[in-house]
Amino acid sequence: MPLYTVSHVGNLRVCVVMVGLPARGKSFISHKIVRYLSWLSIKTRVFNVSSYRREEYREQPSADFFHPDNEESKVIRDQANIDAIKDVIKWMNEEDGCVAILDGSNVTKQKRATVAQILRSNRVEPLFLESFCDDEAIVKSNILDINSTSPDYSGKPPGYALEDILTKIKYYETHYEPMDLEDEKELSFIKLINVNSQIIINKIESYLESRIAYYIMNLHIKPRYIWLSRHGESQYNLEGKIGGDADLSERGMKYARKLKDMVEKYVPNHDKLEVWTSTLRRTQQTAQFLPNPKKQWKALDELDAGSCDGLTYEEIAQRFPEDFAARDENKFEYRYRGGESYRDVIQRLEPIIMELENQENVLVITHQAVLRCIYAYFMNSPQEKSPWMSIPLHTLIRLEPRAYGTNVTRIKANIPAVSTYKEKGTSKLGESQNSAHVMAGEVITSDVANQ
Ligand SMILES: O=P(O)(O)OC[C@H]1O[C@@](CO)(OP(=O)(O)O)[C@@H](O)[C@@H]1O
Repeated sequence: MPLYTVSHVGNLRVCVVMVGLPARGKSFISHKIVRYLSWLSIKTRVFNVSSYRREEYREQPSADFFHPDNEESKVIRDQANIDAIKDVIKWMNEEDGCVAILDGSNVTKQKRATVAQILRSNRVEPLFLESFCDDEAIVKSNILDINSTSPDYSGKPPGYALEDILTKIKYYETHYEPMDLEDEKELSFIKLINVNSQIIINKIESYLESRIAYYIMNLHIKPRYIWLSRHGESQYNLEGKIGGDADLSERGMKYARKLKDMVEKYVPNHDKLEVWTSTLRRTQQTAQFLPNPKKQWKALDELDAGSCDGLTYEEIAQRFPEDFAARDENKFEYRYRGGESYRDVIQRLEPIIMELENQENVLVITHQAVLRCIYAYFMNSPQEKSPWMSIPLHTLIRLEPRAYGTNVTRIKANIPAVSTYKEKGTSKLGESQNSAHVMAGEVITSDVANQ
């Protein structure tokens, strides 16, 4: 069953129309919204206006292309906006798209009125989202990000974009009209001032629009890490049983002690770290040696295996062969009898994601399925793959959200544990981790996922 049923979003189709000068983080915000709504199974897509302009005008335009008196380029730029909107409507009509993000600048009232009129006449609700920013430090750091990620500057040396974008900003400023509570009071809009130091919200009406507004309000761009860990190996893990509320095994307890040392060694400002656990014993026992403030969340409890709780995968395959096969076939959608599916877990994790977006220094100690869902959000992983991701025991994971992706570092504690990973098509579990020999120190691996 889809997470957001008709009663939630109805036939509502929303186009989030970005507004703002260059280097105001509009593309960053656009991609974050897509990631969040897609994770919640709402069909969402970005339509980047400058990529339409790029099709027409293949050459890398100099800043003069954006000069307010350049009539020829104005035609190209206006047409790019119209072409992008046409594609938004086509995508919604033909592919049942639900939320589109029009990632352009839409800096004049006139342009916004035209966009609103076209969208409404096609039964699409416009939601304007302005990023207003006059904090030079933020603008400069955005320019550096653009320099390294925008196709307009690919192949150019670092620093090249600075002068070019500053000129472009100067041209745009000549006709920029920030969103106005008087003249534009009929429009639904969210206005972010210097990221989210002040937020103005006007005429947000539908459930979907309010979810987007609430999410945007929780975003921040301060550099930070998010720390994740499964609980230490449990007695049930040792026996290959799923679910339950077992205590830690001896090795699990060793990990709990070691986790304290690892936090001291690897977490900057670890004295300010907040530790979140589920309400189950194995996560709380794993957190017990950490001196930090702790919060228990029911939402972090493991996926409820219903009538299979306490069984091994082999027992499930024997007693409920059809269910066992159905879960392998579609692990994301499969809901245990009297229990949950991965889709259900994502729904209850939404408040956790909101909080994590808002926080700066948190360690989440939780379970295999729950961690896969949280990890999938930050790594932008496709739904069908996320329930099969490997999240081994006795490993501290560091996520570093960046403007256009998330860096991941895994620090293995070097304490042996069983594997709880079951491949598709078998009821056997994988090989134990680190069982052959114990290595001298922690093992660190890094990875990066792009939006
Ligand atoms: O979705 P799958 O791959 O079955 O993984 C979820 C399972 O992981 C387990 C371990 O097998 O998590 P946990 O370590 O938190 O106990 C089970 O309790 C849970 O049902």
